[in-house]
Formats: sequence, structure tokens, C-alpha cells
Amino acid sequence: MLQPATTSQDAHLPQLTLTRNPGVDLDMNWVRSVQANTSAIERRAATLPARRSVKKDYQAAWLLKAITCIDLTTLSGDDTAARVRRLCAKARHPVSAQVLAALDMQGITTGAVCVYHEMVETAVAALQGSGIPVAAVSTGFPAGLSPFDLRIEEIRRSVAAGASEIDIVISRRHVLEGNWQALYDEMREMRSACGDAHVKAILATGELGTLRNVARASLICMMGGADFIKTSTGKESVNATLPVSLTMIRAIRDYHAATGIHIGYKPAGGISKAKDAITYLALIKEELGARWLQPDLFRFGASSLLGDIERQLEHHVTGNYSAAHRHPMG
Ligand SMILES: O=C[C@H](O)COP(=O)(O)O
Repeated sequence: MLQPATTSQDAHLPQLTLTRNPGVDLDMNWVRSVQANTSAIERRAATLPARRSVKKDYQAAWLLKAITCIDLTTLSGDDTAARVRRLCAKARHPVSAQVLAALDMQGITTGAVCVYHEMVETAVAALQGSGIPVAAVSTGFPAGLSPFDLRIEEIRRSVAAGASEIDIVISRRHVLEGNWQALYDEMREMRSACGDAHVKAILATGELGTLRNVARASLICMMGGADFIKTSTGKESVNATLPVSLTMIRAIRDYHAATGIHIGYKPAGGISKAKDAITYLALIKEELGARWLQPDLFRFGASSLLGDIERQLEHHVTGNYSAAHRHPMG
């Protein structure tokens, strides 16, 4: 049986230790040595949802842990300041006071709020005093095909507007063309433009073709200074999956073994069910260890996961399921 992931002592504000990845020199021998055994990865990934059964208080503890690791996200063309302010209010109080009190918990917030550049100032103002960071998707999100100098400028503007985390998108063509030097150089320049803001590199894995490409792109981004690697924008036709996650977190494990540097992981896109969140947390604990279950090293990129988690917690406390429309935000 899995042990509870959250206690009333460790579930307060996001525990950001603000360690950074300085990056390392590009090592092409290391990159070329990286392989991915797709069938073995898929077999291992297929066993994960089936054998996880976490019930009652243990389940509630894991779900509270999951909330603290959510980058609560809105990335829609029709985003408004009012919607972003509602999202921020939800990030401050993701679970009703009644449910929290029944669980003997307090001070739970989401890990961050994630928005487009235009919404950064609104989110920063709405989260003032909460300690909740604002993450901005940047660099011509989601395709990353705007002129390079404009992508760099976008990062600078988001940081100036108050974003303390920047989610960049990589140029998928550099991976598909095997142009690893270009990917490394791009990552280094983007990291440099971020200054003190943490940088998450979105690989858009659904567009990279093979798991070997995913593994190599993960490694290059870490060498180039990414603090986190993130699966997807949420806009690809295939977003976060367990095989991709296994591939990326093993790349994180290898990078840590070789350099001693901790890199965070953010699966994003299409994660909307509480039981899937628990599967991801269990995978992280098994492959990387409990240190990676803190919000400075693990986040879910999700726009609707919180709503399902709330429903499950409410059921745990009251014995009844509320209608999904009662949890419209998050
Ligand atoms: O980075 C976060 C994703 O865009 C969220 O995707 P989602 O709307 O499928 O949860």
C-alpha cells in the first residue's frame, strides 16, 4: 500500500526551493548514446494504472498533494481578465473550507497559475500576497514558430510583467531534423532571457515522432539549462501519456545521476481525472523518489483536473458526488 503523500505539516504553500539548473556543455557522445526501448516502455506504462489502488484517507492525501502540484491553467483565445481573476481566486482556495476542515487541513493552494503573456499582470495582481507563482507560456506558444528575436523578447516582457516561471516551447523541427546543436543553442538563449525566472521546456512530445527523440530532446533541454521539462502544450493531438512520461523522467534520473542536478517534470495536456493524477504521482515516486513529489520538482499542467479532484474529495468527506457543473473552474 502506498503511504499518504501529504500531511498537515507539508501541505501548505508551494515549497519552492528555487534551485536552478545551470546547464552543462553539449555532450554529443552522451546524446547519441541515448536510446529508448519503446515496447519495454509501453509494457511498463501499461501496468501502472491497473495495479494502483489507493483508498480512503490515503487517496485523499494523494489528491491534496496533487492539488499543490497543479499549474492551474487557462490558455484560451477567449481568456479575459475576469476569467483569470476567478482562476486565481480558485488557486488560492482550491478546496472548500468545509472539505478542508473535515480533512483537518489548511493552507492548501495550487502550485502556480499558468496563463498567456497578456494575462500575466492580471494574474500577478490577483495573487499578490499568496506566494503562488505566475507561469507564462512564452516563445510563440503553442507552435513556437514566430521570429526568434520576438520569442526571446516575449520571455523578457513576461518576466518584466512579473512571471516567475516561463514555459517555453522548443522548435520541434530541430528535433525532427536531428539538429541537436540548434536545439541546445535555442534552449541556452531562452534560459538566459529568463533571468531569475524558472524555465520549463515544453517538448510537444506528440510532434516528436519517436520516444528516442523524446529522450534525446529531454537531455538536450536539460543540458541547455531547463529547470523543468514539460510534455505538451495541451494543443497537440496527443499530449501527456504514460510512455512519454516514463521516457522523460528516466532522462531526468540519468541527468541527475550524471550531474547531481534536480530537474522538475511537468506532464501537461489531457490530464483531467483524479485517478490519473494518482497514477502520475505513483510513477514519479517509484522512478524518481519522494523528493520529486514537491511542487518545486513536479507540476501537472491542467485546466480541468482540479474540478474532478474536488468532486472526489467531497465524496470522501460527505459520501456524495456533486455534479461536475458545481466545479466549473479548474
Ligand atoms: O499546460 C497546460 C495545458 O495547456 C493544459 O491542458 P488541458 O487543458 O488539457 O488540461
